[in-house]
Amino acid sequence: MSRKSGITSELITLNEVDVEQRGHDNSYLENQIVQSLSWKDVTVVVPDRETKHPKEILSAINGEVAAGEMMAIMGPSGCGKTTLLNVLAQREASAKAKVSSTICINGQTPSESAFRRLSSYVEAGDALIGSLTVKETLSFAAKLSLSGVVTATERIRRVDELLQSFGLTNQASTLIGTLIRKGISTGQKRRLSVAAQLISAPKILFLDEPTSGLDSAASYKVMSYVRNVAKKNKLIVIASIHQPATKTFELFDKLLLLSGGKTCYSGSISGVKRYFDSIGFEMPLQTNPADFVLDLTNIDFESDGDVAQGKISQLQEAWTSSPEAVDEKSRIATKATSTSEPLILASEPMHRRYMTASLILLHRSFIKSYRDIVVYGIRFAMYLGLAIMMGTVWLRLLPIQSNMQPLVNCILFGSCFMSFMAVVYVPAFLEDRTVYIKDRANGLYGSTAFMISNFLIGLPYLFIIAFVSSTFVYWMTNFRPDGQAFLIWVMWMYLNLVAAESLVVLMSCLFPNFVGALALTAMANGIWMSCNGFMVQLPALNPFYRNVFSYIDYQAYVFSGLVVNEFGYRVYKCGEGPDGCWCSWDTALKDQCMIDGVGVLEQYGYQLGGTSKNVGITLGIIFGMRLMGWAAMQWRK
Ligand SMILES: Nc1ncnc2c1ncn2[C@@H]1O[C@H](COP(=O)(O)OP(=O)(O)OP(=O)(O)O)[C@@H](O)[C@H]1O
Repeated sequence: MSRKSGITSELITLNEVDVEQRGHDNSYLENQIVQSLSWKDVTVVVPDRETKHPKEILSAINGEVAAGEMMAIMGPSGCGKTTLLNVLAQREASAKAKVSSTICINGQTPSESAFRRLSSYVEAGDALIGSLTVKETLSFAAKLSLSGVVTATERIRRVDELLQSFGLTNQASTLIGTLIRKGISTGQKRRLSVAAQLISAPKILFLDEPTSGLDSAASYKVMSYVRNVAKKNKLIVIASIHQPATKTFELFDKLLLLSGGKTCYSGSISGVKRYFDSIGFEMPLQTNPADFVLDLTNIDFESDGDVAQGKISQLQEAWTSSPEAVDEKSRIATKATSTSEPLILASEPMHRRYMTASLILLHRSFIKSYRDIVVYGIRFAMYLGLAIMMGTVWLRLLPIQSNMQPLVNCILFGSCFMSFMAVVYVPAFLEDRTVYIKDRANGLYGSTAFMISNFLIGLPYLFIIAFVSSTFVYWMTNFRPDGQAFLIWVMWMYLNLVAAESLVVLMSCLFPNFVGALALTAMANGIWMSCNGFMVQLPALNPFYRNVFSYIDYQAYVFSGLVVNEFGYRVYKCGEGPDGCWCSWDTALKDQCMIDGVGVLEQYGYQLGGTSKNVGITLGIIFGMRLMGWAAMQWRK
């Protein structure tokens, strides 16, 4: 491969060069491209939540980090650490934020796609799939980000190298851990989250609160692994961090200290004491410098607000007029003017391979589906239990008129309650969604691939659930004893479950939190049940519900399909009255002391035929809900 001169051409062939020219002895992580990352005048203005007036939450922040350096962004809660990290990583800073900034790599302004390929962002909190092992997590990250870019052998090599670099080799086959199965420790999860983002060989790594929730020993361990990898491979690491212990603080090379959205210090860790001493805030010996600077800049608990605010203003002004700040500014400006050619990375469009990504996600979901019993195992057991309960409650009902109402009740209970119970899928879907949000932000795949794989993975499991539970209910209750009728029953139950799961997905996409999704799904089920045309017949139903809900009520089509399947092709014996035969339904077979099920259906407003049309409508509702779920995902970007 010919290697053109200049950074632009180096960027173009980033991954290929990594593999082909470095051979297999050196780390693929090694950064030979990015010498520095600098930013100038980062300012963020948001409409204030209460007054709606513009509010500056970051003001003219400057900074620079060189290859192999780690920078800590620190400051009291709410000072703007996450906002700054988001701006630097070229992510949305905050809702409706107006951002102005100049961010340069090697003094040049990179294109957005170049920046994304050169950098990676590890969010606060671990978005991992609990039922995968440590090695599988890295392997899937490798497949999703590198399929078609590097060879399978190279992907395996990268995974092994990362396991080793982050001290996870012994845990390679350990599960991460689910709600009911303990896995690796929180510190190990954090290391894995970082390692997973390094698989695509970024040269700049952003870490949001990498040590939150960890004790000081675990925090130190996480950050020292990160430091070793960063130093060895000359990576740039920028991390927002809360209250590190001295040992952890000293792992960093630079500190950017913020308070109230403004800089109070930006420079080397070793220069912290000297600087604050020089502006009259002397740091006592034997003090954790991190604690010292945080105490200095945190005024949340000060009794005299004006005095405290005065101190912060003094710190901010001292920094702005300090020789260090002036030097930093001119260094950044000089770098930016010495090289003005814009960086362009001829990257493949993001989310480019729907099918490849969907298949990889399908494989990942398949592993989760059989390992994590919360996904389908609990649902299978619950539906089975419910089916046996129904079969034993509605046990062996003979085709006589007194059993007709119980048969209808059984169909109603089965179609509505089975649908309702799909709510147990909410936690599993929300876990997948959290991982999706993280993966999408890092450009691994988009909502189309996610929704396709999520839809496909459920289909075989829901069929098994529908078939097994129907087998119990149908034959124990004694519905129409006919093989074809049984299969039609299974088909409707299957459509019911697929629709119910699609409803859960839609609600969880619209309101992606556990209680919100649960409440909405339950409420929607209540509406579907009430408007299914049986509780209140359609002509009598309040026009609002009839027009808005009844036509898109999949439970109505399922119920109608099931009652037609039972009553449309069966006759029932009438009972004994004082004058001999007594039929509670007046149908064409009355003189034979029988009730024709078709006659009953007609009186309820159901007709024979139209099965294909109803199946088509139900499929349309299913696809409609999936499409709306997909749109909600896109919309919530
Ligand atoms: N729309 C808004 N209206 C008012 N204030 C806002 C708005 N959006 C963000 N902020 C404020 O901007 C500040 C910066 O938020 P950010 O999350 O970046 O802080 P942080 O330092 O990361 O906080 P923490 O350490 O608690 O995570 C906060 O004080 C936040 O309340």
